Amino acid sequence: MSAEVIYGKPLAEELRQEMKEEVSALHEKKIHPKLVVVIIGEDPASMSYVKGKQRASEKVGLDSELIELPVDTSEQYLLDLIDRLNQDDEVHGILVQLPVPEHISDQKIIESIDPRKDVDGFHPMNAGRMLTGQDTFYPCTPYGILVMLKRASISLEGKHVVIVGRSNLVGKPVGQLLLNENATVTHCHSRTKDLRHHTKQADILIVAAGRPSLVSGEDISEGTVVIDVGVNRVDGKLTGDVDFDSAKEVASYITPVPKGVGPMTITMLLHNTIEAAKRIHGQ
Ligand SMILES: NC(=O)C1=CN([C@@H]2O[C@H](COP(=O)(O)OP(=O)(O)OC[C@H]3O[C@@H](n4cnc5c(N)ncnc54)[C@H](OP(=O)(O)O)[C@@H]3O)[C@@H](O)[C@H]2O)C=CC1
Ligand SMILES: Nc1nc(=O)c2c([nH]1)NC[C@@H]1CN(c3ccc(C(=O)N[C@@H](CCC(=O)O)C(=O)O)cc3)C=[N+]21
Repeated sequence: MSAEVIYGKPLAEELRQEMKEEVSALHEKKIHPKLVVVIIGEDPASMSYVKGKQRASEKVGLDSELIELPVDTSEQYLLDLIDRLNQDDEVHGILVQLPVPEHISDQKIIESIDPRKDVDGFHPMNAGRMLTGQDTFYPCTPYGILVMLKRASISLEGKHVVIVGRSNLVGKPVGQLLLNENATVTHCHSRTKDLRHHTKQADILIVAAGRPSLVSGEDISEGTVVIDVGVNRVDGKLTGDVDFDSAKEVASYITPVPKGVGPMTITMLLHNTIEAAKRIHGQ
């Protein structure tokens, strides 16, 4: 068997086209959704995602601003900046690119963002709302994965979803979101004993570990749906956490890297920014 490849790119394009129309309609009501991305330091990988976000924002007609700060920026300077962005009525979405340099507390930064502008969905208030099954901003990568699965008509109810990873950015929230869809969820992590035993049990396997080729065809059972979240640079080339060629032979569906989950992450960020603008303006 050879898996069907689920590309995020065309789905992302389709959703962005719909968003473009929505943004035009908001412009007519004098609402101009605006996203501000803050990046501290010059990590080349981060710069590439940030540029992708800027390009996509412009394409759907969102106002976007990139604030680039030097790596030695103080925590207080960043907190003051976020405070100004929180107060600024023209700003609807605030994203601080993670990770931040070691001398800055990421949790402090995340908690300083107005939850109504927290388009990453990382603020404890939004994370808590998701945990308790309430409507909120869902973190972009988990949300993108959910939309991809739904569009591919892959049902979640009663399915065993095995997730490799438990970060606050991806692993934990994707588990929570799919639990809310009535999946049975297992999380694996670096202390998990016999990872293969667990990955073999999966109906749907989501790998978000940041380890190139952590999972290959031998680690999965026939017919598994494989979602590869990893974005790793190996010898200058972008690769996921799954060995695509061997996994493709046993999986039923598989997402590639690049052009898989990544473009959907950016799309859901745009979606959350439009939602934030609508909510702030009572639409
Ligand atoms: N496509 C996209 O849109 C996005 C892609 N990414 C990519 O996804 C990957 C994960 O990101 P993120 O969650 O932020 O990364 P983190 O490093 O924060 O988390 C990695 C997780 O994987 C676990 N892990 C690491 N090594 C192993 C192993 N050998 N066996 C089992 N579990 C392991 C860790 O376990 P422990 O908790 O025990 O340390 C941890 O829970 C990265 O490649 C990142 O670049 C991230 C965001 C968006
Ligand atoms: N506050 C915050 N929010 C994030 O959502 C966040 C973050 N910090 N820090 C870093 C990770 C990583 N991330 C990616 C988003 C898109 C692609 C993406 O679009 N990748 C393209 C390729 C892009 C390229 O060529 O470099 C693809 O997979 O096809 C990748 C990775 C968001 N993150």
